[in-house]
Parts: sequence; C-alpha cells; structure tokens
Amino acid sequence: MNRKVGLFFGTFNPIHTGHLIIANHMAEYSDLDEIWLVVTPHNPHKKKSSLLDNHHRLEMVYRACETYEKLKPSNIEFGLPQPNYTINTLVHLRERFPTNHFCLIMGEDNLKNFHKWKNNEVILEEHEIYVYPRIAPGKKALELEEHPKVHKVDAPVVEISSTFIRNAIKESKNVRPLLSAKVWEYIDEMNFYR
Ligand SMILES: Nc1ncnc2c1ncn2[C@@H]1O[C@H](COP(=O)(O)OP(=O)(O)OP(=O)(O)O)[C@@H](O)[C@H]1O
Ligand SMILES: O=C(O)c1ccc[n+]([C@@H]2O[C@H](COP(=O)([O-])O)[C@@H](O)[C@H]2O)c1
Repeated sequence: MNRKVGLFFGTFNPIHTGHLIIANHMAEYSDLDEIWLVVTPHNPHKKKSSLLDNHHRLEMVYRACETYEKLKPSNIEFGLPQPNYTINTLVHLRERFPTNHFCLIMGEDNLKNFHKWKNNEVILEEHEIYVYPRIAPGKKALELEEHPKVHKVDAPVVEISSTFIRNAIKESKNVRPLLSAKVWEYIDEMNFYR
C-alpha cells in the first residue's frame, strides 16, 4: 500500500503540547496517512551534553502518542551514524520502505536554518516540507517560503518550547499544562531536569 507519511523529526527533550498540537493538526487537516515522530539521538547543530538518553526521550514520545491513531513514535535514527544528518535518514527510510511517500514536517525556526543542513537542496528536490508557524529569532526564510515544495501550514502559533519546560522544572514551577499527563508523570518519577 502506498502511504503518505509525514516525518516530524525532533530532539523531543521532552516532547511537549506544542509538538502534539502540530502533529495532530497535520493528522487532521492534511492528506498524510501517518505522522512519524522521529526521535533524533544527536542533532548535528546541537550540543549533546544537555540531552536525556535516547530511550527516555522515546518513552516520552511513546506515552504522548498512545491515544492518537495516526501518530507513530520512531527510533529509526538510533541505529544510524551520529550526528544524525537528515539526508542519511531519508535515504535509509526510502530503501527500507520503498512504497511510502515521505514528507517532512518542521517548525518555522528549523526552516530558517534549513540552508545550513547537509544536502538541503537534494532533500528539497525529493521531498515536500510542511512548515508550522513559530515565533523565532532570525530572518524569515523568504526564498524558501516561496519554494514550490515548501507548504506553510495555516495554523495557530503555539509558544511552548522544551527549553522553557526544562528551565521551569529546574525552578520547581508547575509545567503540567505544557505536557501530556503521562509524560509529566514519567519526568516526575524519574526526577528529570531538576
Ligand atoms: N511551539 C512550536 N511551534 C512550532 N514548531 C515547533 C514548536 N516546538 C517545536 N517545534 C518544532 O518541532 C520540531 C522538534 O523540535 P524540538 O524537539 O527541538 O523542540 P523545541 O521546543 O524547539 O526544543 P528546544 O527548546 O530544546 O530547542 C522542530 O521542527 C521544531 O521547529
Ligand atoms: O541534516 C542536517 O544537516 C541537520 C541539521 C540540523 C538539524 N537537523 C535535524 O532537524 C531535526 C530537528 O531538530 P531539533 O533539535 O530542532 O528538534 C533533527 O532530526 C535534526 O537531526 C538536521
């Protein structure tokens, strides 16, 4: 069966309500059959030191997606060389799932830096990118926004970030509205980010 799959790559440290709003919006309002939330062990542009272990971040994604039929956690990058260049993952996925049609989903902050990604032109030649609005520093990626393969998603802006949540937990603030209940339970039980 030919399925149209949206790949939502992320560090998910931790997964938050903003991520879920985006993934659910794509599940409900696009032609994607499934959204795979791909947990990235190591973003080539981020330091690895502040990261929870891969399997803890995957567990939180698993808990967050449990009741959403079209959302699937993915650990496909765990077995690939690090840091994780998205082009390598896409090549691997196309080989492993030759009948699937893969698209990318990302927040506007990532589009602004997309010109710095490895083989970004090749990625765009072969994949559509759905961009979710986000307030973020840096110039707008005007040229990319006009690219025929880039589709801006018309959806409300959500100002939640994992960084904000990690800092808030460190300061003993209540962050429960920003996370799925089961994700918060795991963070609390495991004493993460304190
Ligand atoms: N509130 C948001 N609105 C739009 N896109 C978002 C939002 N939060 C995350 N994203 C997108 O989700 C993907 C994964 O993001 P990531 O896991 O880095 O979350 P983050 O909140 O940006 O984390 P951090 O604060 O640690 O950098 C990226 O494409 C990012 O642009
Ligand atoms: O391939 C690249 O050059 C590249 C550069 C920066 C980020 N990425 C990917 O972008 C995804 C989103 O990262 P993040 O940390 O913003 O959640 C993650 O899968 C990274 O590996 C990929």
